[in-house]
Amino acid sequence: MTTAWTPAEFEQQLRSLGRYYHIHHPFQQMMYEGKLNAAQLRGWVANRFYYQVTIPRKDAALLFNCPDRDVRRVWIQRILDHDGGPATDHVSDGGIEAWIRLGEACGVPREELLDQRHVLPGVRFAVDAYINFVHHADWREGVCSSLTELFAPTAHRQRLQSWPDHYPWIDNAGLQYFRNRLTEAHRDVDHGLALTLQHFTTVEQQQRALQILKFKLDVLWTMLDAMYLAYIQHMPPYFNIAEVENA
Ligand SMILES: O=C(O)c1cc(C(=O)O)c2c(n1)C(=O)C(=O)c1cc(C(=O)O)[nH]c1-2
Repeated sequence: MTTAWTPAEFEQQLRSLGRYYHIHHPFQQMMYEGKLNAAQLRGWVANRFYYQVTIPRKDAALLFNCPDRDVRRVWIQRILDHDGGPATDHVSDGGIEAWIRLGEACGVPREELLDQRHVLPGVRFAVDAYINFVHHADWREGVCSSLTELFAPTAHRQRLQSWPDHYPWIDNAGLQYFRNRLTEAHRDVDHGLALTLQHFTTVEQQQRALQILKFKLDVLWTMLDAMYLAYIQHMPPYFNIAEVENA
């Protein structure tokens, strides 16, 4: 490639990376096909909680790095979406609380989500790689790394369609997180995509943007690899090491 893509071509290139999105991971495919048992589904919900609580901290890191007030005043909404607004305002409790309700509907007690006892090391490392990337990157690269959200509504829609059939023991009210994200993600992605198309205009910048989006796809895929090994293959870390009393 010797000349830069037009914004429309560049957007097409970014969208084409959706072929690597985590909806294609065997763990999520099993989820949509109703092939997970309750313990496996609970494992996913408890591990994904670490992603959920990290997202607003990641967005705070992006705000810290961003000198552009016009960008910050839009981006800050993402933090409110996940954390909820001030308790005195009559606003939403936020996505983290909605995810806790999802966990409870699936049978994971609130305190087990909050104390992160089920979070696998591989999931933690992958999510931490994301927040560390955004913390240290130029804010425009941070914006670009959020663009997996281009593909997220498909994931939420698939869950809303398939879970009530396959997992009828989960209270439908618990799926509110996915419903909320359908609108929130569209709004976020319009903003993130517009900024990316505006700021990544040279050949080198556009190639870099694709690398960043691929890195983020790697984060999401790697989280599920860790869950697949632990919950499908029954090989969580140290599974073959004998417990030694009082070691
Ligand atoms: O359930 C999913 O498949 C999924 C994926 C992603 C994503 O693609 O990063 C996000 C979300 N959900 C999500 O709910 C969410 O709030 C979110 C924020 C971000 C981000 O990178 O800032 N990604 C995602």
